[in-house]
Amino acid sequence: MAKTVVLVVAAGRGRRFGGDLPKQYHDLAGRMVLRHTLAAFATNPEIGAVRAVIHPDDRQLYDMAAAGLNLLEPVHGGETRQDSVRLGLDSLKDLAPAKVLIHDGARPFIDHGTIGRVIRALDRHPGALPAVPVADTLKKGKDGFVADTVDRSNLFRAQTPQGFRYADIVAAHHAVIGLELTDDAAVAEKAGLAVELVAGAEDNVKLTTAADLERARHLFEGAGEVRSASGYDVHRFDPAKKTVWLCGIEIPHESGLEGHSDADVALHALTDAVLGAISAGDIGHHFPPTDARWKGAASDQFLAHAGSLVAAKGGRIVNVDVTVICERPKVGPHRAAMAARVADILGISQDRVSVKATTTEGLGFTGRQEGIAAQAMASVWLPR
Ligand SMILES: Nc1ccn([C@@H]2O[C@H](COP(=O)(O)OP(=O)(O)OP(=O)(O)O)[C@@H](O)[C@H]2O)c(=O)n1
Ligand SMILES: C[C@](O)(CO)[C@H](O)COP(=O)(O)O
Repeated sequence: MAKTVVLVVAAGRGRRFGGDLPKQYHDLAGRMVLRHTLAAFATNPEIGAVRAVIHPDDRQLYDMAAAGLNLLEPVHGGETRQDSVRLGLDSLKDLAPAKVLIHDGARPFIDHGTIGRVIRALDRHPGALPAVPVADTLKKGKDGFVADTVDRSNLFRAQTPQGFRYADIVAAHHAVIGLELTDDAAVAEKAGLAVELVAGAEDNVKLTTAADLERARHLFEGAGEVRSASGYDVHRFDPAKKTVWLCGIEIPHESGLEGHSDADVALHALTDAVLGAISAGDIGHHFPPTDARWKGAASDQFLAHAGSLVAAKGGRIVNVDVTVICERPKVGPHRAAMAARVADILGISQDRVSVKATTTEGLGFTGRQEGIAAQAMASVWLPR
């Protein structure tokens, strides 16, 4: 028997949210909404397994959201949330967990404290519901006027994950097919199961409308900080080579650049800037020139690695800026392709990438065309 298993329901179409892309696949601070949700459970030591319930049309999106996380194979949901939960519960029959938590994929701010409170309440009762007391005064309206004031003592806003003993909630869901209920605690109520109220969290909001996502973005930004760093690199010309690599683009030239790797001076400077912003050493530390694996290596993998270290910290790249310093080759004709390539390597939009070039008016080693220098800046958002 597995320990607590989590069902994350994510098969909804987000009609109140609007647009073609379901809300759980929208970007929230550099990751899909659903990724935040799944990662919160997949990294919780009290959880034995996590299964998502998805829409059949969303398989590719789901694979992106779930990449690298240790999850059970997803199953398909149904027309309503209630159908999706029931189908998800049925799919856990062979696992037969003692406890199951049912959570909305569209609640990405779920915290370990709430998860723990729900799991522990299930040792006392067959059901547990995280909820927050209603703080506003509640009114009944009629024809645009206040008709009555509702007593708010004993009123709560229901959140998820809602927890249940597995066998109880499966039976309860099958008993209410045909009734329309908006949460699983309501299903449990119909079956006469006792559902304990435990403290939820104000931040554990469900993204229902597009405005909710905007607020969620502010919540995330406020819970982190932006760090910036610079990088600098120089490579000398090697007349035996006939192309120069700059920002992952191969440019024909009378000389190439000397180096252990492909000598992409611009990507090296940028890699150092990204590593600097997360205090993760420098490119030589991660890819030593003494290591034969990097001989002639394409430098895009160095930058991609730096980007993956940012992602592993739960961070995201805000923007990057690269300046190439040389007389020739002329960078202008290649600038757009270089920026597009950098955006692609880092997985960020092109409006977050700037590529510039300058000469040193014939002065110094770049002016004498002995080599190319590059400097870069990177700003990275990191959660606190
Ligand atoms: N047929 C459905 C409907 C909803 N859900 C999931 O249930 C959660 C809460 O539902 P809700 O916020 O209502 O999501 P949507 O159904 O997508 O939104 P809407 O009602 O606006 O269409 C969401 O994570 C949603 O993906 C589901 O798995 N299957
Ligand atoms: C399950 C739920 O999130 C608890 O608040 C809510 O009931 C879902 O309801 P919706 O009507 O589908 O938004």
